[in-house]
Amino acid sequence: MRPAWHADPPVPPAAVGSGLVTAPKTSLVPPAEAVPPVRHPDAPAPGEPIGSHYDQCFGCGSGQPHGLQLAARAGDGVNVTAEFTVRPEHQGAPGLAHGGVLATALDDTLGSLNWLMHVISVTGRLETDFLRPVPVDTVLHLDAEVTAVHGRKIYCTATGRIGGPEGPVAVRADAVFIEVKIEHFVNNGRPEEIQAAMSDPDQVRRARAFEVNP
Ligand SMILES: CCCCCCCC/C=C\CCCCCCCC(=O)SCCNC(=O)CCNC(=O)[C@H](O)C(C)(C)COP(=O)(O)OP(=O)(O)OC[C@H]1O[C@@H](n2cnc3c(N)ncnc32)[C@H](O)[C@@H]1OP(=O)(O)O
Repeated sequence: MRPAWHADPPVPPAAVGSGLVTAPKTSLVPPAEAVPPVRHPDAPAPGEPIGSHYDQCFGCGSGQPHGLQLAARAGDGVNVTAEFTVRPEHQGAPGLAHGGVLATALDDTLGSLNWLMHVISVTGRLETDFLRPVPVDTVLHLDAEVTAVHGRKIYCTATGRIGGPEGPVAVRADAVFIEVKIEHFVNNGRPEEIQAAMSDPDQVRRARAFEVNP
């Protein structure tokens, strides 16, 4: 017998012109006019820890006990590496990492590429491939790099390997990040967290690192 959920009628595709169809998505493939990324002269030296952009960040903040506590390091190009150890609080299925958590690991590692170019950017599109299940206690070895830049669009890619830095790829992502100014956060964040961030000298110093972008 077919399971009950198969009895549901299929959802009809949204009709063009119904108002449900969104604008065309930006391709994840850079356009021909895109240029190679440039490593900022003040970027962290290869191998240097990058540190969190915000200690409450779910991806890399040390102040988030259930977060991923990602620790990224600069590569020698416009690239980074990071590790994430899957903990029980990150499960989706029994004993396995939740796919959204793995997407967060990829997203946050890509976000730390900001420090290599000294440009603030946020995720516009993130397309993930889940190739192997990732058990609890696994160390996910991440690497991410910027492949091209076109205007405010930053094209980048990330992989997460298991069993060691050269192990098989378990997850990967292609993404387009969009450059923004600090005002993006100041204008959109909840006032109490923004106020707290602006009165934290460490946070202000981290934000100021992006202000000079020759
Ligand atoms: C002292 C206090 C301050 C605190 C400071 C903290 C320090 C911060 C430091 C570092 C932060 C790093 C954080 C990393 C965390 C990990 C990464 C994340 O999870 S980020 C969160 C998830 N993402 C979002 O929440 C974005 C939400 N979306 C938006 O806000 C907007 O849609 C935004 C900014 C992405 C674009 O809006 P528009 O109005 O500025 O952009 P338009 O002018 O329409 O487009 C510009 C170009 O970008 C393309 N574009 C726009 N949106 C796109 C999209 N979603 N996907 C692909 N392309 C897109 C467009 O096609 C256009 O391209 P054409 O110039 O025409 O070629």
